[in-house]
Amino acid sequence: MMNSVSESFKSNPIQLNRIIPLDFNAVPEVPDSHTWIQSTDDPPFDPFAAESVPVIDLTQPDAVLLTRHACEQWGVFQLTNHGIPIDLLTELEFQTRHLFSLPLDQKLRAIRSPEGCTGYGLPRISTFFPKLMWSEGFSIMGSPVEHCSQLWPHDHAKFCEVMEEYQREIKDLTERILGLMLRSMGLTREDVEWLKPREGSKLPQGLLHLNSYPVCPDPSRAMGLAPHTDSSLLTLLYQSSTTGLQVHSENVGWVPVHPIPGALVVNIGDLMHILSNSRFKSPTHQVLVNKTRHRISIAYFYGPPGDVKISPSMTLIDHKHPALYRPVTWKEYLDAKAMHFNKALASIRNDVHIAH
Ligand SMILES: C=C1C[C@]23C[C@H]1CC[C@H]2[C@@]12CCC[C@@](C)(C(=O)O1)[C@H]2[C@@H]3C(=O)O
Ligand SMILES: O=C(O)CCC(=O)C(=O)O
Ligand SMILES: [Fe+2]
Repeated sequence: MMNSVSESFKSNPIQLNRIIPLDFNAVPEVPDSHTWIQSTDDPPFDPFAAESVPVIDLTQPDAVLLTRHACEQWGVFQLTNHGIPIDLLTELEFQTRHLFSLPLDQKLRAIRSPEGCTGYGLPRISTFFPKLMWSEGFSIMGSPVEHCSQLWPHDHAKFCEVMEEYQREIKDLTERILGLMLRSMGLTREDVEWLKPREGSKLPQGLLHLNSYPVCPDPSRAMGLAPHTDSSLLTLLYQSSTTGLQVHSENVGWVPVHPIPGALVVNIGDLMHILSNSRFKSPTHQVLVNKTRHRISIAYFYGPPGDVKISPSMTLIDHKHPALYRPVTWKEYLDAKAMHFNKALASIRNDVHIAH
């Protein structure tokens, strides 16, 4: 049986493997294919503005309240004291750098097929933009052994071991954070019984995605990862120590998410936006590149079991708060995203009249 992500990719194969990724190390300047015109719609960022993405210590007693606040105001927060050992994060970053530092022709041996989830390639959202991004990625769903033996026929054991151990740890943590978010919305365990993986189901509910943003000769003319929202319930991101991630806030414009050593970034995905009936908003975010440092990040996208329809929670709905979205499975939502990109949420919105 296939999982939701592979099912959606099968129905929406993208021919990104026809585009040969740029050999970033070999180009002295940003080629026309990768040149972006910076938008001037937003006010310039004010570094002295008081606004910044909230930081939540998972061991603090009022974590639930802080979570609700962060999810309503920002849709994103940084998490400290989360229990994932720093040594594992350091090893994860080391292995990720090792992979991306391979010569391009070697990485291309593990290229993602048009309908595949695992392997090397460009961001899937690249098809929605006229110019290419200054980044490359490697996705892993379940075991990476098959693709890694294409990369390193003999010595992939350590890489695979680290990726599998991190997936186990991050899955447990993500489920804890999910519980925290749902409780903070006032939902009980019974309200979300359906979210639990089916007994005996071995299908992964998460996808690990390694991002690499090589050093760029002219960052002002390039884009690391174009503005988007995540198609998950929630995403946990390890961004190591290089700046570049920004989230869009309605009042302030683009706000940088400053790296905090050992912290994880927790990001609301579109499915949580639906489940919360728009109380928690999935934030638009982007990544800028820089001239001197090679940025690495590792995202874990978590979604519901394949047969589960996500819809606005009954406990949040009444005549003043009608259900804003139609029920969708993860696959159906990924299909909508593949078709409508940043209009995907709007494409499943109910036409409702709000009572006063
Ligand atoms: C489970 C997911 C989440 C996906 C699609 C699918 C697998 C790959 C993920 C990413 C990873 C890179 C950014 C993004 C925007 C992209 O292009 O591919 C993500 C996208 C999404 O959040 O929509
Ligand atoms: O590299 C980052 O900080 C963000 C990556 C991201 O947004 C994604 O993979 O969806
Ligand atoms: Fe993202």
